[in-house]
Amino acid sequence: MSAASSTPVYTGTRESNGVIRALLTDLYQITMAYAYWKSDKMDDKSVFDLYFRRNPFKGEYTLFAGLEECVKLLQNFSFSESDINYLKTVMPVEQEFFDYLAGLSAKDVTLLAVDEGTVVFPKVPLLTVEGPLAVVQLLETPLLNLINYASLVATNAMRFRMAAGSSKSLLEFGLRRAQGPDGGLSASRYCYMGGFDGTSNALAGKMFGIPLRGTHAHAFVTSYSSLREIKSRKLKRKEGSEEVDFVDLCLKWQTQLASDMSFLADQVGEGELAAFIAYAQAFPDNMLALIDTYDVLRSGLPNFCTVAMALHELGYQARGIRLDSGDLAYLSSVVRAVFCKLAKQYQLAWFEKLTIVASNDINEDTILSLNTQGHDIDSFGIGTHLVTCQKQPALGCVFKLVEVNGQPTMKLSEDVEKVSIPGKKRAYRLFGADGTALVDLMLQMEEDVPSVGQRTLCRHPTQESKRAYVSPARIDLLHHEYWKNGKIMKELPPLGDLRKRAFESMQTLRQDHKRALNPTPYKVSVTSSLYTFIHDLWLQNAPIGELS
Ligand SMILES: Nc1ncnc2c1ncn2[C@@H]1O[C@H](COP(=O)(O)OP(=O)(O)OP(=O)(O)O)[C@@H](O)[C@H]1O
Ligand SMILES: O=P(O)(O)OC[C@H]1O[C@H](OP(=O)(O)OP(=O)(O)O)[C@H](O)[C@@H]1O
Ligand SMILES: O=C(O)c1cccnc1
Ligand SMILES: [Mg+2]
Repeated sequence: MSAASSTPVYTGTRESNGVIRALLTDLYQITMAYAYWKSDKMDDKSVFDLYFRRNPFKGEYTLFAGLEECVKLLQNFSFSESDINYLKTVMPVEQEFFDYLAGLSAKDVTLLAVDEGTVVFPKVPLLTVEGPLAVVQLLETPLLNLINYASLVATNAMRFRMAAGSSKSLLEFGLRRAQGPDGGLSASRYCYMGGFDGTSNALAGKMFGIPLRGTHAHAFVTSYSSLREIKSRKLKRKEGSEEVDFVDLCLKWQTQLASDMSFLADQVGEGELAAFIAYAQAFPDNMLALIDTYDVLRSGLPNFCTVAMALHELGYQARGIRLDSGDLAYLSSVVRAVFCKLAKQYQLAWFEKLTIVASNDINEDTILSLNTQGHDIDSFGIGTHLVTCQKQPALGCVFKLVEVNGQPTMKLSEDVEKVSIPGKKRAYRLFGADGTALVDLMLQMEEDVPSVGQRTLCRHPTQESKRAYVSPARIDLLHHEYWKNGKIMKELPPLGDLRKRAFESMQTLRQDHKRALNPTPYKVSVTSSLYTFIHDLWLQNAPIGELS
């Protein structure tokens, strides 16, 4: 492609988004903080779990993303003087409360989290946040904001990767369609984590070290209408210093290929040919042309082959083409057939392997459908459906109080799926002998940790009849301390490492959990003791009705 790729050692500036700070919260968190303060409850020892209830996109897995930004939020958590001055204008309360707010930090908060880039499942906390009630309450909104979209779009990207397979290149082209500047930046970052190979977003490339990729737009083609607009007709041979009339060379090849490829030289767009020539002069070693501006088969493809052959005569190899409309399966196959024919005829093996990029409103289903039809696309450029997560626009993570001053708390609901799992918990992932994940198991803090080879009863958290014995071959603790006593406790790996982790984590998942249509649910369970505890507390808290 035309843009040079970034060097492998560059991992980005890792800047945080300047908008992430304590005041990026809902008003009700601040009013609750005031009420906690007023009733001297603000320092009650609280434990909150952040989790989601259902996997997105009718799937059975989610990729956990956004943790690094959560840790940085804790690191920088404070209200500035100007934040406080603003709050005074919206909350006419005692000066002492504002003194209290001004002194807040996250130094007494402990954050336990699943490692970023891990595959996660409903109900298992992604984060467990412990600390003074008012402070952790204030954190609810920004933490949810940082996890929800990041995990949603990373999961979306992984689904596109699953659909496309590992051999295809996936490029994120979504900045222009994203939900504002931050939506665009987050999309680029987390789509890379979820398995995309590059982004067109230059700022994301710089900040996060994502390989930058790109072709050119229709505007470049339509800006030319004739060969006369080419200012300099010259192009230097790759080796040596001889300059040749590149336009004449292209016209020579046009005559030759018109007979080889059976096209009419007077039917190809002259402006399009001029644009391809100009682009080849700018990027003789990296020429990738958008060929659908007028007519792919009668004009774009002949013009590209003309310029590619002329480049070859000067010692250069073109890169390929992009299709941005029409039947992408059919057109890619016809284009590939022409490349193969010319490769054979002119003994140019590389011509057969020219890159075919496809774009235009591509979604997961389009890729799956293209796979069943058969196609010759090497690379997909995807914007709208990827970054806006059109299939499901929000993940729906929630943040629930599960313990206060050592007492478990529970949010009841008519809907059994919405009942929160009370108390501070530990969670493990249990693996089978072949390395696949079998079940996630939550247990109470005082329970014995399950061990390898030990037969453990895993129960569905709410459905009594659903249970299974598991004798795990491997056990992974899911949560790790990331923040405690005002310090980062665990390394926050660079984005490239999180991307690798996401691949590896997906590999531990059974194929039937990953399939696009009607996948099998992964089992999330609790120990017998936690099951009994949940149900006893539930009964204690649910009011008994009276019939009359
Ligand atoms: N072989 C195919 N199978 C399934 N979907 C396809 C196939 N080829 C293209 N598509 C999808 O069909 C849709 C075609 O959209 P649409 O008809 O609006 O575009 P177009 O007419 O080809 O191009 P333009 O953007 O110039 O209007 C796109 O979403 C594209 O990704
Ligand atoms: O289709 P998406 O998945 O969102 O991918 C990005 C699109 O952005 C560009 O189009 P452009 O903005 O030039 O407009 P277009 O839709 O008319 O092609 C590009 O040609 C793709 O079609
Ligand atoms: O580089 C491209 O081809 C590109 C970039 C953004 C949007 N559409 C296409
Ligand atoms: Mg389009």
